[in-house]
Amino acid sequence: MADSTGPEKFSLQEVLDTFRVCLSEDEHVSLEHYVAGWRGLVKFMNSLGNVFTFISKDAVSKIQILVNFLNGENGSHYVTIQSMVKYELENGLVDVSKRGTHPESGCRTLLRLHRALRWLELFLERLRISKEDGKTSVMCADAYNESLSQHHPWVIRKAAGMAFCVLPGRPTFFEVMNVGSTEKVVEMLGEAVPMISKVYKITEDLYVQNNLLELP
Ligand SMILES: CCCCCCCCCCCCC/C=C/[C@@H](O)[C@H](COP(=O)(O)O)NC(=O)CCCCCCCCCCCCCCC
Repeated sequence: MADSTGPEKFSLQEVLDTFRVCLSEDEHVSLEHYVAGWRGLVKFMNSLGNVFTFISKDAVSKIQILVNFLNGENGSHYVTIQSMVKYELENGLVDVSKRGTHPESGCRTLLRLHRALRWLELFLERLRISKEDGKTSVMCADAYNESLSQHHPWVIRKAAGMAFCVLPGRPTFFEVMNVGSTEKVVEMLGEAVPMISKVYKITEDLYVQNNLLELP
């Protein structure tokens, strides 16, 4: 397992804070903070070992696509998820029904992370209510089968299933979160899950309204 005590140290608190500041009072989602939340999660995955590299690499490349938009000449349109959707749709920058000239739009890239956020929400809730002898591999697989797997082809589902089997147990998981005692972790998960759910729901509603849930 990679060292989780170096500068890349994960902290659940940090991820929680990032998702918290990502929401403005009027329920706009800041893309910069959304992406920062994902960066934190990737840190967590990287501290679990090399088996998870194929998953974190994909997340990192999607994060990078969004960061490039944010830092690009049209960055001012990418401040919030809402402004990104409006800008890309109004300017015909999204491949809506089949892949064409905009295979890596912000909308389709974010959709992939958004689907993964649903997995995270389901997984963290399972972790929160789990007992001491709960199996992270089962919680992870159940959450995956209930969400993200529906969007993945057989070969990815197979590879993901194999990765889940080597997930560390609940005690190691809790340790890597760097929160403190088990009670503290459970308490923080109790804060994190509703926060993540809220960001998920706002994004989901926006994608439903704009008919973007099936972007290729
Ligand atoms: C902690 C264990 C980590 C388990 C992660 C479960 C999710 C399994 C996802 C498997 C994805 C495999 C990689 C490839 C995916 C792509 O094919 C696929 C489609 O992309 P495309 O349309 O551009 O082709 N990509 C995706 O669906 C995006 C996947 C992003 C996965 C990010 C997973 C992040 C997990 C973060 C774990 C944090 C745990 C935190 C606990 C406190």
